[in-house]
This record gives sequence, C-alpha cells and structure tokens, in this order.
Amino acid sequence: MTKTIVVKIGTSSLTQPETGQLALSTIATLAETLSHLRRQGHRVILVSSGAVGVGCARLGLTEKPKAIALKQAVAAVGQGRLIRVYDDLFTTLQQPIAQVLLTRSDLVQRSRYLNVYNTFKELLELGIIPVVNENDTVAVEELKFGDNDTLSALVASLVHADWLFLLTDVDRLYSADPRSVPDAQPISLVSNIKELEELQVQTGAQGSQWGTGGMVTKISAARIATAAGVRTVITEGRHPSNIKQILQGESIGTHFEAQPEPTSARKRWIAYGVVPSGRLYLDEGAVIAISRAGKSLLAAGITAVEGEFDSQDAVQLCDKSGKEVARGLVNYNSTELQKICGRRSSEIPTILGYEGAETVIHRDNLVLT
Ligand SMILES: Nc1ncnc2c1ncn2[C@@H]1O[C@H](COP(=O)(O)OP(=O)(O)O)[C@@H](O)[C@H]1O
Ligand SMILES: N[C@@H](CCC(=O)OP(=O)(O)O)C(=O)O
Repeated sequence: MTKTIVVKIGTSSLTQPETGQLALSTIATLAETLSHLRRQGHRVILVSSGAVGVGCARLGLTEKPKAIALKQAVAAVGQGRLIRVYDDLFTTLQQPIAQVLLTRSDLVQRSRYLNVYNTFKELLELGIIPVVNENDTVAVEELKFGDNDTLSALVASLVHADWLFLLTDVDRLYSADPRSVPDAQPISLVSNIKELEELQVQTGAQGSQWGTGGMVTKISAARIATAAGVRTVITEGRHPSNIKQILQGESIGTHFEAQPEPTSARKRWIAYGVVPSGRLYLDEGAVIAISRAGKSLLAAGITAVEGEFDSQDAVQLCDKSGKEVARGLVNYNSTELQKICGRRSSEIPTILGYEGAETVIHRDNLVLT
C-alpha cells in the first residue's frame, strides 16, 4: 500500500565528525533508499539539515558561527552545495527532486499554510522527492522553526504522513545521553509520549558539535507528529537502508506510536502553525472547563491578559502557574479583553458598548497542548 514517508536527516549524519566534510557514502545510500521507496510507489519527502555545516566546511570554518548574519551567509553557501550533491545523486538514479525552503511565517497565515500544502501535494503527485530545509538565509529569530526536527514533524503533519523517520548519530533513544551515561538503557517503543516522563528520560540540552537541539527537539517532534497520527522512528543516519527494514516490520530504532485519534488538520494548524501573540491566564474552573469538558472559553474564567493582539490572532492559554494548557484564536482583541476579563458574558455589551461574540475562544478554535 502507498505510504507517505517523511525522512529527516541531521547534520551529524550528513557530515564526518572529524573533518566536517560530507559523508558521501551515507548520502548516496540515502538517495538509493529513498529512490527505491519511490519506485515502490511511496510518496517521499526528505527534510535535510546541513546548510550551515556544509557551508562551514566549504569556507574552512571549524565551528558553527554564532553571529546571526554570518550563519545566514554560511547557510546560503552550504544549501547550494547540498542541493547540488543531492541532485547529482538522485539524477543518477533517475529520481527527480525539488528544493523547498520554508520559514515559520509560511505556516502562520492559513492561506499560505494551505498553499504550502498544495505545493507538496502537487510535487508528490508528480513523483518528485521534495528536499526541504528551513530557509536559514532569510529566517528571522522571532519567526524560526529553529531546528529541523520540529520542521520535519510539521511537514509530516501538514501532508498527513504515515511515517516520520528522524535519522541521527545515535541508533535510538536511551534513558539518558549514551555519550555521557554509558549504562543508559535503550528504549524501543514509546506507546504514549507521556511514558517518557514516567521513565524520566534525560535528554540533555545540546546536540552533537554540528547538530541543533539534540534529543529534546526529536522528542518534541515525535509529540507533534504522533498527535497528528504519524508513527515516528528515531534511528541511525549512518544506515539509511534500515528504513526499508523498518517498513517491513523490523524493530530497529525507537518507535513512537501514532495517537489513535489524531487532532483535525485545522486544530493542528492552530497548535503548531500559528505563532501566538499573547497569553491569557485562566482560573482553575476555566482550565477544567476547556481541558476536561471540551467547553469554549468565556471571559469570566480569564484572570489576566498579556500582550497586544487583534481578534482572530492566536494566544496561549495558561493556568495560574503560567503553564500553557491550550491555544486558540480569540474573538476579541487585547484591549477589549483587558476590559471584559473576569466578567460575565451578559455584562459584555454594557462594558464594551456593543454586542460582542458570546465566547472569547470558541471550542472549534481551541486546542489543548
Ligand atoms: N536520551 C538520549 N538518547 C540518545 N541520545 C541522546 C539522549 N540525550 C541526548 N542525546 C544526544 O543527542 C544527539 C543527537 O542530536 P543532534 O546532535 O542534534 O543530532 P542531529 O544532527 O541528527 O539532529 C546524540 O549524539 C546524543 O549525544
Ligand atoms: N537548517 C539548519 C539545520 C538545523 C538543524 O536542526 O540541524 P540538525 O540538528 O543537524 O538537524 C541547516 O541546514 O544547517
């Protein structure tokens, strides 16, 4: 049966750790594996990191630049090199590819989000493998995916993928970073992401020398993808052909099972596509009403409003400790909400001088995070 498969490969697998030069045999095997999957009729998307790493190697830099402008310039050098190598390899295998560079702002506006979706759909229908990366050269700090684990999960969610493979420089997830904790225990299956809290998995804050985010961003990517119904696997990038074996049922790497009832595409866009422009703090009753009873948010349950936003913008909904519990699109702007928070719906027309919406966030526009 045809499956939609998103494969993300990190810098640590694409480059040789000692020299920073391209790991050509890995990239060639990856191209062979993905072309093979295409020939079997699967729809394949590659999310490839490496622009900064490859750019550094090209320019003889021995570590990742910290200054943003330099990093953006280096990425521009590296992305060109990277796509050239991919195109040569895939062309040798008669497999057409396309370069898709995205920024966070491409997913913020619903119309642009749908546009990106349509482009992917068209490319996949044409039998092309899109090679995706963040457009590092133009991305601004406030509107960045920041890491390609998150980007690949958002792409997998957008295209309703069946599988997301996160290829990295460890063979699977461990109970702690195996580099610093030699007796860390391997984890093969995560049926529910909440299990990881119970298992007290340690992920450290950083990745390898050239990587971004380490295991933390892979787990948060698995959370986004599995909530969208995408089975996610963390496995070793050095052996991309493992993907074929995994698809045949072999237990390689760490598998995160997809949630049985994925949230709707529109709610996923609210949760992960849009960037929230403010925060609403809720009292306990409101938290229970929206999270357990699936109710809409009313002004009475809001204790404080933070940030400036317009009606229909996205905001975070937080409990009294500041922990985010949900996100949603508001029916009032921040000035109006400052006036009506904590007040009953029947009082709103008198306070504002006009009839407003009955709810602050309708449950159709509200998603638990
Ligand atoms: N619990 C853990 N299990 C496995 N690896 C971990 C864990 N915690 C931290 N890591 C580290 O995460 C690194 C992979 O992340 P990263 O360097 O960002 O890779 P990539 O470039 O593939 O995105 C591994 O090299 C490993 O040292
Ligand atoms: N977009 C950046 C990669 C960011 C990133 O997540 O890197 P990695 O942790 O190696 O997957 C680049 O192409 O260099």
